Amino acid sequence: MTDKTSNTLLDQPKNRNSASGKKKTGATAETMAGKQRDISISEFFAKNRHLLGFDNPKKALLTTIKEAVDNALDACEEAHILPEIYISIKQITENKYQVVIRDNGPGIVKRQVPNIFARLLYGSKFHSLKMSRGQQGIGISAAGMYGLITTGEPVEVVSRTSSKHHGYYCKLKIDTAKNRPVIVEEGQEEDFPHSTGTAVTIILEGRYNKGKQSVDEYIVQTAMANPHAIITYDSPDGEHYEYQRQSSEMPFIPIEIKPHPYGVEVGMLYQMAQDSKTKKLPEFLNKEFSRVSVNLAKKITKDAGLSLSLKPSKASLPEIDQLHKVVNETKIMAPSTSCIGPIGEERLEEGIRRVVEADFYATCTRRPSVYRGNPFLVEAALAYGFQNGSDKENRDDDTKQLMQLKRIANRVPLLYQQSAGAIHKAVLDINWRNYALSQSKGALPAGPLILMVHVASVWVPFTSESKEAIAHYPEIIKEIKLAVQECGRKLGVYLRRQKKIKQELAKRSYIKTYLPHIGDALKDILELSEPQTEDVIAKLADTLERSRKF
Ligand SMILES: Nc1ncnc2c1ncn2[C@@H]1O[C@H](COP(=O)(O)OP(=O)(O)OP(=O)(O)O)[C@@H](O)[C@H]1O
Repeated sequence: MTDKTSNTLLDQPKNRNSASGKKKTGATAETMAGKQRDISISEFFAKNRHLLGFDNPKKALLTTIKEAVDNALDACEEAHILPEIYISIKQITENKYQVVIRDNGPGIVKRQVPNIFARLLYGSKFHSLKMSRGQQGIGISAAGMYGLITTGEPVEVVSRTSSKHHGYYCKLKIDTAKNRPVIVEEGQEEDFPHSTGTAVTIILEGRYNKGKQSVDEYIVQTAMANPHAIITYDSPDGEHYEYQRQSSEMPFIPIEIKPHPYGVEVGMLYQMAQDSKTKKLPEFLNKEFSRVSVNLAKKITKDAGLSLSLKPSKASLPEIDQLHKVVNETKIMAPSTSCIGPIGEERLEEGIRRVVEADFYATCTRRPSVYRGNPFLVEAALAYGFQNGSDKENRDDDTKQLMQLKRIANRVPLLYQQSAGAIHKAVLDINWRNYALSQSKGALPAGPLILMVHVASVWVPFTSESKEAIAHYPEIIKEIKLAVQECGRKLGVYLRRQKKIKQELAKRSYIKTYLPHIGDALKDILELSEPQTEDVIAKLADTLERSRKF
């Protein structure tokens, strides 16, 4: 033992409770204050990457593709351009992949490119009450940050905003401590294949698998929910997939709206009133919310026992509380449909036909409804009885397979946390035996059946930032059930009819089998000749055939 060590060891108890009686002091508010500082959002998410869907290499690969494809589709929709999306994934080493996503959208102006791809919480959608795939302004920059952390490689972006100019090219890194972009390299790109658009390349640690929660599955479901898009995909195993556009009609373009007053919480209403530049309460209600006419705004104010000339920013919390109560008791028109873009029943069927050839299809698009002031609507599409691929092999034993549930939110497939979300809950709450399907308790129904449920909203209430499952709002669950039940009823009618047909065909074939024996018996009893017997049998067969109902 060296002197130094022994000293240290001897020193320790002294320090803890020394002879001089000096105790080692804990932290004080002052010393703690020295350590208290802002945490940059990027530092926070770099440590908590699982919150954004980067928990493991497989999921990280999917999340990266998803963020870029969602942005590409959003940008095309906003610019009223029919999307052409190209996706490529290449394996570089065992767990290192390069992904490229290119679109023919409007492109991004040069000065915004660094902030969009290398700064978290920077985007155009957070403050707008309009249906879009992205909402938080985190997605693509988080994917770039994940790539940088796991491989050290910067994000590469090409953006072209006009056919008159070449594209702008840059390589970017995020400075996580400051949540600010750093341009590593920039220049001109002369080979961009569209007149406008964006291409992003990210190199990241990932893992590529096929199956339920794979990139391939996400792309199939994206094609299903976006029949207006051309999607081309080169997978790491050398496969080339092309989903051709089903219809060249632009999908419904959602417009931005003001919040609907139903369900806006008291605190939020109070804050809005405090911040409002309007002069009187009725004007506040009329100008800052949708579906509140001037007369209705006056009525609400009066019913709340408040003065029509009360300035919103001067209203007290109890006054706003009263106003809030009356708002929720008053019948207010449902929000306008213009803010939410349903896929629509016809397109839903086209979308599902794009990926599965089935015997029967049913669709339902519900009217918009509201949760917590946010308009939303639910659609469902169902395909029964597959004709293609491995599904055909299972066809005779329908009980073997459970329903395949495809969950879509604002046209984006959700692949993780199925059982945690509102869609799964609503589907389980339905008694599928009513629709001629078998179902075990607490399980999805059995059968060669795909059910796609689309929830569209100006703000989808996800259970987490990684946007994997929709929260259990009773209003949303109710609407999902109504849409699915509508499809279920149509399926029930079809299946019962099919069952009847099957039964009748079975009976007929049974009778047909016995016709020669009946002939023999008739020949004996009635002493018929051979031609007479044949004649009677032919007549019987003909009557049987003509009496067919199906
Ligand atoms: N391919 C693209 N073409 C045009 N604009 C884009 C493209 N990708 C991203 N943007 C712009 O960059 C912004 C930030 O994108 P980002 O993915 O970080 O967040 P978001 O899509 O707004 O929300 P979320 O975090 O929910 O995905 C978008 O709001 C959009 O304005």
